[in-house]
Amino acid sequence: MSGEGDQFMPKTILEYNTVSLDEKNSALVIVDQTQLPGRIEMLSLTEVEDIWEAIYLLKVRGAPAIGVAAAIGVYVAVKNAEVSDMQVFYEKFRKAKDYLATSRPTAVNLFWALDRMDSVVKEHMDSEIDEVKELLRLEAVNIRSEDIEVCRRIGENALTLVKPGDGLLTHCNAGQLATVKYGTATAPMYLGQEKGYGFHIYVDETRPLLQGARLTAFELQEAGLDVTLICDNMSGAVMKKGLIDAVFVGCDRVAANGDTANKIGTSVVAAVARHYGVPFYVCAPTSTIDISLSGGDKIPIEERPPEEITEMWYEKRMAPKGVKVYNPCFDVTDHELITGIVTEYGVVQAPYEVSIKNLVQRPDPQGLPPQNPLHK
Ligand SMILES: CSC[C@@H](O)[C@@H](O)C(=O)COP(=O)(O)O
Repeated sequence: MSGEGDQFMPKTILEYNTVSLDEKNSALVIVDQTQLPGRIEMLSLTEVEDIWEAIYLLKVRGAPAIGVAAAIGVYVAVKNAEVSDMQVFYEKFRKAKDYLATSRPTAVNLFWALDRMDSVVKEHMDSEIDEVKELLRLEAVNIRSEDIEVCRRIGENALTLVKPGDGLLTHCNAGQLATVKYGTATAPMYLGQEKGYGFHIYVDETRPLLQGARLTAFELQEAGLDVTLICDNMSGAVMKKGLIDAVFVGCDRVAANGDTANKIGTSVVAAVARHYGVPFYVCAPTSTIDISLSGGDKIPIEERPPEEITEMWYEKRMAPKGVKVYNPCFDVTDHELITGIVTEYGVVQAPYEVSIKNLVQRPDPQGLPPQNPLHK
C-alpha cells in the first residue's frame, strides 16, 4: 500500500544515473563512485579539466561508463564555444578530445566513444556550427542509450549459460555503476532476478581500490540479490567447495585473439577456475573489442600511484616507507582460460581469432550500434 510517507523513502543506488547529460546546464552528471558506499553524491561537471580528473580519479569508472562520460564530456567541452569558423571549431573539439583521451589508457571504450564523436564533426565540416553541436549532443545521448540495450542483450545471452540456483562469482565492478544500466557481468544476475532464478553471488573485494567490496557488493545488495563478499585470495576456496557454477567478469579491452584485459586479479580467478573446472565467461560489449591488437601483450596496461597500495584505506600508512611498489591496474587473461566471450550479439568461443573476426565484421541485421570504428 502506498502512503504519503513513500516520497521520503531513500532511493537505492540503482535509481541514480551513473552517468548522464544535464541538457539544461550542459553538464556531465555522475555519481561520485569514490564516495560509495558511504555517501551518494552527484557531481555536475562542466569544465573539461574536471571531467578529465573525474575519469582519472575513478569518480566515474568501468569501461562502458568511461566511454559514455567521454562522449558527453567532449560535447560539454565545445557546447558553448563561441566561434564562427568551422575549422576553428574542429580544432577546439580536437583539443578537448585529445585531452580526454589521455585520462586512462586501457579501456578502449574511451577511444571508441571519442572517435564516434569525432566522426560526427568530420562528416559535417560544411554544416553550420550550431547544427554540428546538436549532432554531437544526439551522438552522446545515443552512445548512452545504446549502452542500456547492449547490456540487456549481454544479460540475456549470458543467462543461457546458467541455471536457477547457481553460484556465480565476479571480480571488480562490471555492474550498473560501470555502465548506464544492468552492467555487463551483472546483467545476467539482474535479469535472472527478474525471472526468480535465485542466484548465489560471490564478489571478490578487488584490491587495491575495492571496486568489488565498495561497488558490486553494494549495488547487488541494494537490488536485493543474495550476495556474499570474499577477499581476493578466497576464490579458490569457494570454488573447491563447489559453491561456484560460473564466473562472469567484465573487460576493458579484448584483443583479436581473445586475450582480455580486465581489473588486476582477473587472470588469477581465470586460472583458478580452470583448475577447478568452473566455466569462466568474459562479458564484452563489442565496443570493448579491439581487433587492431593481435594479442593481449599489445594492450596498454595502466599503472597507478603506489599510495593506492601503501596508504589508501588505512588510518596510518601500512607499508614500510620507501618500499618499492608495482601497481598495475589491469591484467590480461590469456584466451586459453576463457570459456566464452558474451557479447550483445551472442556468445563466441575458441578459436577466437575466427569467432571474433566473424563477429566484428558481420553485417548488422539487428539494428544495434554501429560497429567499432577500430574494426577496419
Ligand atoms: C563493465 S566494466 C568492465 C571493466 O571496466 C571492469 O571490470 C574494470 O576492470 C573496471 O576497472 P576500473 O579501474 O574500476 O575502471
